[in-house]
Amino acid sequence: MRLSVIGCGYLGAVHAAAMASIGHEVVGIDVDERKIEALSRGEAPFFEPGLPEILRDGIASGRLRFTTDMAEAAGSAVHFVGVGTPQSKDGYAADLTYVNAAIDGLLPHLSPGDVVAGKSTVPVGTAASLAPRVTETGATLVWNPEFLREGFAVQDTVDPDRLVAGVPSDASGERAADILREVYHPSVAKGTPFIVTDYATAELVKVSANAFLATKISFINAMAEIAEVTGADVTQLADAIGHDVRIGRRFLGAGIGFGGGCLPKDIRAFSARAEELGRGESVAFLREVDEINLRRRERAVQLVVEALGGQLFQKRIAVLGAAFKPHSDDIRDSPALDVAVRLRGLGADVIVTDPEATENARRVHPQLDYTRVRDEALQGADAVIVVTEWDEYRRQLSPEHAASLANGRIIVDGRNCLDAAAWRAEGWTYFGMGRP
Ligand SMILES: NC(=O)C1=CN([C@@H]2O[C@H](COP(=O)(O)OP(=O)(O)OC[C@H]3O[C@@H](n4cnc5c(N)ncnc54)[C@H](O)[C@@H]3O)[C@@H](O)[C@H]2O)C=CC1
Ligand SMILES: O=C(O)[C@H]1O[C@H](OP(=O)(O)OP(=O)(O)OC[C@H]2O[C@@H](n3ccc(=O)[nH]c3=O)[C@H](O)[C@@H]2O)[C@H](O)[C@@H](O)[C@@H]1O
Repeated sequence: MRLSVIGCGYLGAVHAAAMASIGHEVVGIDVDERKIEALSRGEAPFFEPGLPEILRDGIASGRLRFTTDMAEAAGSAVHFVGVGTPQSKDGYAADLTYVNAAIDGLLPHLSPGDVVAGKSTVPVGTAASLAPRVTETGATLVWNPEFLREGFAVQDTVDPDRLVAGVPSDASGERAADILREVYHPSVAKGTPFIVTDYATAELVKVSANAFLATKISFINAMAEIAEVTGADVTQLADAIGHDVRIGRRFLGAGIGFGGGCLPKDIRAFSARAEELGRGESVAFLREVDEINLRRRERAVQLVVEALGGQLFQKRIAVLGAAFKPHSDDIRDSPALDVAVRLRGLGADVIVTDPEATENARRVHPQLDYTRVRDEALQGADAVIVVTEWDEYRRQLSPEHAASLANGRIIVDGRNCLDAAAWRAEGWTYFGMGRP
């Protein structure tokens, strides 16, 4: 099938290449010329495992191309819209400027029978407000939210846990759902749940999934706060409650909390939308979820300050990690960088290392020092803090090796990802998050 993908960022570039990899003929469209040039050369404009391979294959097969010209969307049966919906500059609500611009840009190139499939994460009610403009052209608008995780984006796109399509309640909706089933044929054939629903439910499925994940993380971080004043160990606690299949161990990783381009802005946008709908109190807990999350960043900073005797002036601190999570170069609302910036603000000499994210980080926080080389960061450090649990820090860094480079023996484990006993055995003073 011929498809267009409008917006070629973390979501759209992967979606375009993944759709080509399952046999579709795809054109990816973006307003960012540099991104389009890179993608057209088969180069991923960001780090995402598996993406370079499917990009190169797609381009070589002739099934995948990229352009800045929206007119090239004409002739596609389905137009996916995956542009950004960031937090507004002046509040918590989602900024829908890019979605509106993408839809407006697409309208002149639509033909009757086309399907426009929104993939961006939007406030409930957005699809219903956009639909009349799309319907006027004879095309049908559906909302097909995306659940991929960065770092596993290719796998999650090709083989998702479920597919959701919010469609209009008339015959055009049924037809559009059938077309989407055809697009996602390999997953549908394999029995992946394909849930057809109305617009509002589809939009809410997406934001409530992210709200649930954020709540789960803040729940365990709240337990970490209690553990800190009682001497309990939140990691053991998570293991123990996680054995209950109704709870489950995943997303009970206590530490410096969640960040990234989605969870933080999505819970805030959800709160803002609920308030507009007069139901702010229904999701008031999300404010708490946000606050608990932000407190954990400060807690990590406090641990470093205490460990170094109350002041950071002229202290060299190795910050291991900059990305908001491993397997990604994404630094949007990264807790790791937030911690680094706060430490610098307290007068420390901060050196940040990350295998993939230092370039992005330098662009946004030029006041920090960076190196891709882990051991350079460790050299002469008075304290070390792990803030992104890359294997390079979690598995491949031995306490002996770190001791041979660092000046001090203080390790703060902002992700509770290290073997505390092993570090202590080597003479390090180990601080976890919510661990004695
Ligand atoms: N990054 C992720 O893991 C996921 C993101 N989402 C949602 O997908 C949406 C996109 O997110 P990301 O890909 O992370 O953002 P991004 O910022 O990486 O990409 C957005 C892209 O849209 C382009 N764009 C903006 N206006 C345009 C226009 N008028 N026409 C064509 N292109 C335009 C930008 O140049 C940019 O390349 C957001 O709503 C996000 O919440 C949903 C699930 C996963
Ligand atoms: O809407 C989105 O964009 C996506 O947001 C998240 O995906 P992602 O942001 O890629 O990353 P996650 O793996 O969810 O991690 C988010 C943050 O939570 C943190 N986290 C995760 C798990 C955990 O136990 N503890 C914890 O602090 C991570 O370090 C990271 O900072 C969701 O997991 C995806 O399903 C969703 O599609």
